[in-house]
Amino acid sequence: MGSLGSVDVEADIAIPIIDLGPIRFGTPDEALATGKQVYEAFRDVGFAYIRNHGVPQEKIDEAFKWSAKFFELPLETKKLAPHPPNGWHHRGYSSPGQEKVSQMEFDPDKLAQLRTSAPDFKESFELGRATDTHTPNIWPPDSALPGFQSYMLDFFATCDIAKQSLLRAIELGMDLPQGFFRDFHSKQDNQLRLLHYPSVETRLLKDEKVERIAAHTDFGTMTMLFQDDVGGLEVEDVKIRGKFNPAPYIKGTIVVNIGDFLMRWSNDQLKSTLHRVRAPPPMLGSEGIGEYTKERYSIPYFVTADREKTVDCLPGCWGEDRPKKYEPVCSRDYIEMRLNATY
Ligand SMILES: O=C(O)CCC(=O)C(=O)O
Ligand SMILES: [Fe+2]
Repeated sequence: MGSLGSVDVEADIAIPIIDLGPIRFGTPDEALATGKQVYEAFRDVGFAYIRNHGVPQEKIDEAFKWSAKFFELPLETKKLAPHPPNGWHHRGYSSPGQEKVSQMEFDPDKLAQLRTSAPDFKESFELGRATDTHTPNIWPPDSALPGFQSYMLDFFATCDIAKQSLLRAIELGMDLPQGFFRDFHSKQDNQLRLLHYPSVETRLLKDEKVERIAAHTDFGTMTMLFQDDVGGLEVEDVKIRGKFNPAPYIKGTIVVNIGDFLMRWSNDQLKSTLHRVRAPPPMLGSEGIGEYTKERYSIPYFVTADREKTVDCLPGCWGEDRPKKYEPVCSRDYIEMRLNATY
């Protein structure tokens, strides 16, 4: 972060880069110091770049390869795994324009209007744990892409293990008892999403005729985002509302951000920050008419509290001088209310 008295605003709002190694392998003191850094990043920015997150690079590379293979399938084949019309059953394939991400907009007429005026130009595939019977997975036939299903479930499980170190870091940073968050996140009710933003005429992105993903906050506890090196992810400046700063790919890191559920759970102590995907910065994309922006792939893993759990304000986040701002809420009710607004 910027030094005292610095006029370098950019440096003050930058997303911190934090090495999670001490949480996984360090002494208790080292782990505590890292926990504090993670907590401060999520309190002040809502976003952090995390190194030594525990998901091996080879596994990430392979997940991107499978994602590319899936999206290369003919549209008719991808449509054999159709996302249901209801937003809450968030599984399977959504073709470009089917999902429209918005920020806290629930009015059906307004949502329909948004969907047609500036569609999200992306396609996605969502999956969860194999044992989920409430929102079962929707796969293409295995013969269409043999090995896809088993690899994705394996990657899902790897991310689930990695999430524990991040939750542990937040616990430490907030002086919560060891295992506090683990006990709310034991069912693997998380969601893994493959995202593909096709190549698009740069001018359409710049003129906001199409969006890649509109400005939004995530819904759950936190998101672990794997992104390729194309660029385009932008995060709202914590000091200047409406100004978005690029969050480019940094080798060896993942981007982690807090979601609305944890923001609410923490009585707004942790921040769920607006972000979006636009055209990459000019040196990577092209500017002229008829020029195309490179396609982009990303893989967010949405860490979500166990569905049946109801959460009340986190210990340490309320008191006489800081009343609870929110009623207790059930994880499933909250997440499904948010998902229903996106389809
Ligand atoms: O593609 C990205 O990098 C961002 C995706 C995202 O924000 C989301 O799916 O919630
Ligand atoms: Fe997001």
